Amino acid sequence: MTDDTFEIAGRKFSSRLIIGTGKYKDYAENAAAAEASGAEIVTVAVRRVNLTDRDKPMLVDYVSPEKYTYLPNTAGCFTAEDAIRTLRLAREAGGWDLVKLEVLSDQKTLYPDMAETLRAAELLIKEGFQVMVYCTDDPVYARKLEEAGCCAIMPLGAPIGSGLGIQNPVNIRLIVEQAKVPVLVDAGVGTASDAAIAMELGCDGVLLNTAIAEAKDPIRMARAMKHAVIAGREAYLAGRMGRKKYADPSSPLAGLI
Ligand SMILES: CC(=O)[C@@H](O)[C@H](O)COP(=O)(O)O
Repeated sequence: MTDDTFEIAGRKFSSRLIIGTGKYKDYAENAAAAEASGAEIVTVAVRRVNLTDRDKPMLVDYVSPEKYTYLPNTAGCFTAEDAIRTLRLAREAGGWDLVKLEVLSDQKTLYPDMAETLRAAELLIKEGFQVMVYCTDDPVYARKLEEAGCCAIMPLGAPIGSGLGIQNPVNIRLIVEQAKVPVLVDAGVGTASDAAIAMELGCDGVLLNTAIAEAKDPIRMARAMKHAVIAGREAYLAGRMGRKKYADPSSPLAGLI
């Protein structure tokens, strides 16, 4: 493969897969999955993962911040204020200013509250954060978030943890077409083909957690996701053949014996 790195907020990455750090049996399994996935970025729910209490097991001892770029996220935040407070804490704890913003609307759908997300993004950017933003697959809000200065747009494929795959490929394509910053499908990926589809739609990457953590063999699924993202990206760059209405023989019909 040719060099196909991509950049988020001026930082270069080779892997286009970002994985989560929740729902694993333990941190050791999480570390093995991260290794198998080839991911260079791991996202960390600041309100759920122990980042400061040395008397308890700590993620950083298994998934090293020296090796992986930590992307603190605001999972569990339902207001802009909650999200901002959480990310200020993350910056104090680890100096992290590249962050994933998610402001959720309700427990049942875990859908992003887009008005609140936009407000939080504007405030965080003013404070110097580089904001990768979890959002609905709405091209209008995606554009507003980019105009506000977000460094990556991350529309959901389906509700968080649902594993339903990409429900609205048309909207994802529209978001990709208009964006000048990286677009990553975030949430709802259930298996490798979902990740490949995201990449075939032209996304710059995929962020996922549950599909790996809740697979029967998480390490194997992590490996599958790595290959799926590479395959989808290669297929996108190669350019899909046109869809035809009727059969078209694979070998020429002219000159048959
Ligand atoms: C880990 C994280 O940031 C999740 O909130 C994210 O949206 C992933 O969702 P899935 O678990 O559906 O992959």
